[in-house]
Amino acid sequence: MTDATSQPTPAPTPAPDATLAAYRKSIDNFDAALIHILAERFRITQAVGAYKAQHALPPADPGREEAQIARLRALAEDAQLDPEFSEKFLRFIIDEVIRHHERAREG
Ligand SMILES: O=C(O)C(=O)C[C@]1(C(=O)O)C=C[C@@H](O)C=C1
Repeated sequence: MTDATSQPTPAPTPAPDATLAAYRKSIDNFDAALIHILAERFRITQAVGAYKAQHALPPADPGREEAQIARLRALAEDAQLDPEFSEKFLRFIIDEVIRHHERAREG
């Protein structure tokens, strides 16, 4: 029963699930590794952006991107990872890098 003064019943706390907790621990480790790997990639592309700005090179190189995407799609297929997803993921990262390069060029 509810009335004007009663609080909504809180959702029951699920029983601790050791199996799910172990999977999640592993996921957390992978996510941490992914962040470190991405940070390292962006550290390198920051240097590339500075180099390109210094040498008046264009921020984007579509030919290089095409080769990267073809390579990554093949790697994804080999690893049984969705190549469409892999391409979108790389595209997302490269687009961000190009934005950084453009900012570096503007000074
Ligand atoms: O290789 C370059 O020229 C880069 O600037 C790096 C990078 C990348 O993030 O991999 C980014 C932009 C280019 O269009 C191609 C590749």
